[in-house]
Amino acid sequence: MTMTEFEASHTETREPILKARNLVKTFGRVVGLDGVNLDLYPGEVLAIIGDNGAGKSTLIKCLTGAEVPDTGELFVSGQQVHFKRPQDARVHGIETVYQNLAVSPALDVASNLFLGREERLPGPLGSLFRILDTKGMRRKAKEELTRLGISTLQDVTVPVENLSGGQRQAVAVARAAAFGSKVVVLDEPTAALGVRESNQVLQLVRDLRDRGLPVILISHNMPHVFDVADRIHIQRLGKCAATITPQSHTMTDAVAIMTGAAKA
Ligand SMILES: Nc1ncnc2c1ncn2[C@@H]1O[C@H](COP(=O)(O)OP(=O)(O)OP(=O)(O)O)[C@@H](O)[C@H]1O
Repeated sequence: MTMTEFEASHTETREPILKARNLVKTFGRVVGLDGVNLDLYPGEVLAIIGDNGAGKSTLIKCLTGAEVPDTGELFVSGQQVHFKRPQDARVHGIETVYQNLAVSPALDVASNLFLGREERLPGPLGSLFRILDTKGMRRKAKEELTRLGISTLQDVTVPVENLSGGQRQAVAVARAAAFGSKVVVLDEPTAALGVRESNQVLQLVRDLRDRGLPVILISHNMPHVFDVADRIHIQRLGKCAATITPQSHTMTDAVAIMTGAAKA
């Protein structure tokens, strides 16, 4: 057995956390996804790249319950799942941060982390009067940030509108990564950020990966992709044209595959 064959068989024996087979999604006559396979393994950053209209958004929407594929199969830790809405994916620990951040600027960091899963005080104060356990949530928010290695958010009582763009992105990522998530999907997390802030977010992605949380990252920014990705899924015309690594291919190779000028 050659090394490559060994690596291939070794890869196949690992169980992907998230596995998609033959996903097809059409919009009337437009084919968004044309039989796409994807595997996400524990502790890896998988980037998805491709030209405009190549199917990147449609692919992550199908993986995260925002769209329902026409045909194809999805598996989480080997178990087949059928996501009808984002909540179904969330139940399986798949959290998504979309480009237009779902953070509430007027609320503080802790409240943002607990958005949609607020905790109330124990006893009648909570059950009868619906009073929030602000202190408890702040304590748990700090614990989660420490666990995730997010050091850019020191004070969880600061309103998000007072934070920098990179810190806001960190709040959104923390929210997606906190509380037992299994997979974090990030759609263009550095698109609106400057160099320093982008680097902070890329470091955050690495930290999540190093803590065992796999990340799917959609990005148009090749240097960012090559900086942080373990593997790169290249979408072209609704199909996966190739899955490469920063070691196996250069950025120029990746762009050539993306545009159809070269094959993998
Ligand atoms: N809701 C929709 N209705 C009709 N067509 C759609 C819809 N969503 C996506 N499409 C089409 O499906 C194809 C794939 O689109 P998708 O948004 O997934 O591409 P993308 O790679 O994310 O592009 P971009 O980088 O421009 O965001 C495109 O031809 C697009 O026009």
